[in-house]
Amino acid sequence: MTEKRNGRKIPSGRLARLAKFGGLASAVAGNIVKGTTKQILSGQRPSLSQSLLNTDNAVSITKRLAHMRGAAMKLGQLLSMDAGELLPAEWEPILSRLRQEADPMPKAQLLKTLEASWSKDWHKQFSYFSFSPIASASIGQVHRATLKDGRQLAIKVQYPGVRESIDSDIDNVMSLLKLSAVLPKHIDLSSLLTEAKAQLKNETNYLQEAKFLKAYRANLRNHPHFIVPFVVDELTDQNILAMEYIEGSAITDISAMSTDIVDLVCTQLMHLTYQELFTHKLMQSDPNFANYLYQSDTQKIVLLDFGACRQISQHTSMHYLAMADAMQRQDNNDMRSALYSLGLVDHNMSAAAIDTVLKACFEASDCLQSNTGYNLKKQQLIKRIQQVSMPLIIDKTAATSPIFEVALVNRKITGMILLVNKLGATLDFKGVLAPYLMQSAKQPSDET
Ligand SMILES: Nc1ncnc2c1ncn2[C@@H]1O[C@H](COP(=O)(O)OP(=O)(O)OP(=O)(O)O)[C@@H](O)[C@H]1O
Repeated sequence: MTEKRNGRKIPSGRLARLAKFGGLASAVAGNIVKGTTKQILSGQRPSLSQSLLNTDNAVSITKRLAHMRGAAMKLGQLLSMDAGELLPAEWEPILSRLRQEADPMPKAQLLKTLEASWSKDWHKQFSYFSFSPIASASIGQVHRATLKDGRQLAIKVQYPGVRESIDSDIDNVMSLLKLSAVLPKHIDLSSLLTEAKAQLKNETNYLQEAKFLKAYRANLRNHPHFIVPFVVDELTDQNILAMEYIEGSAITDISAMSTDIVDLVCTQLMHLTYQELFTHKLMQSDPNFANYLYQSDTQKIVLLDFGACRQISQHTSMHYLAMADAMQRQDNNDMRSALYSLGLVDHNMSAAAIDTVLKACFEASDCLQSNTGYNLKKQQLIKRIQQVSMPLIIDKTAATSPIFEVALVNRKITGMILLVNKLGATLDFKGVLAPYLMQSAKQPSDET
């Protein structure tokens, strides 16, 4: 029943975590000095933000975040999801490691956590429990187990100290980002950070995740394409989530399968994103590719990780639908008013910046024009949108202080689009959206 595994003790005390951050900051600073010295020696003007993004820094940031885990690593993952397309190619293997893996906790720390949540003789209920985790993610690690009644389980065990350190971890990472001068000075991130902290605290309450998991499973009951694990309530608490173990391979592996499979899986995932936003108004807002598995025998998609689930307001849902409708019709005026309603443009932005955002949306709307299917990769749509958006990078007025819910929805949609692009699927974007537009045309608006 036991397996040997070397883990590194997670720094759970405030001081221990602070010391780690101190170490990270000085390692980064050291690499910046190294990088800028190199630039000066080669006659270039050193750029602090470019230096922060050099490969040495990428390595040290990733290694240390993997050891820190918790909120710090979550932020690292966000950075890798959102900025992955924009960062230098040398970062990709490092960022993908950050998306995948953290150091596991040592067995003694694991046993202490299991005993605290269950009982000293917890093992009596199991015919098998693997002490070697199948995954070590940012907030917890996942173990395989079999109950004496035969149910195969995945047991997610939270790293000790993660919940308590969220505030200070986020503050520390933000200081690091401010130090790098990557963030525009006029942007007020305080309300976003308060919400991010609240969201992460929610994510560290596995009872909350279990509630979302059950609601999501109920929404997709008897779905022909998706499977969501069941929860074992009596083994679940704030720190441990016991659920059905479901086999599957990494969703990105389907790129080696037939184009029919790739197209079908991507179409279903796009449908699901619209269903979450427009029908269920319950969105799993973390589109980390590791949260999707594929079962080639049943041809079903396994959905995992409901910690980042969020109820979507009627206001946000309705204005995203208006945005999608305007993009489909390529109506600039309607796109502009939907962007204002979602807070994605505001009156502090220059007319040129707003114009650029509109041009980028118009470019993106290309995928909603075809009646026969559209291939993002072949049409190089993401590159084209990035090119059109270039002026926003230097326009100091361009960034708005984001609304947290909208930022999460954007992150989900962007993640799905990046997955569809990565897999090279051809997808009928227009046809997938059509039923949601039709449904809204029939219903009177009931904004709350
Ligand atoms: N029910 C399950 N069945 C099979 N494998 C699972 C299950 N739950 C989790 N896993 C495995 O464990 C990994 C991590 O799980 P999960 O994403 O839920 O953890 P997390 O701590 O919330 O991760 P993240 O860092 O993405 O927030 C998954 O990518 C998957 O490989």
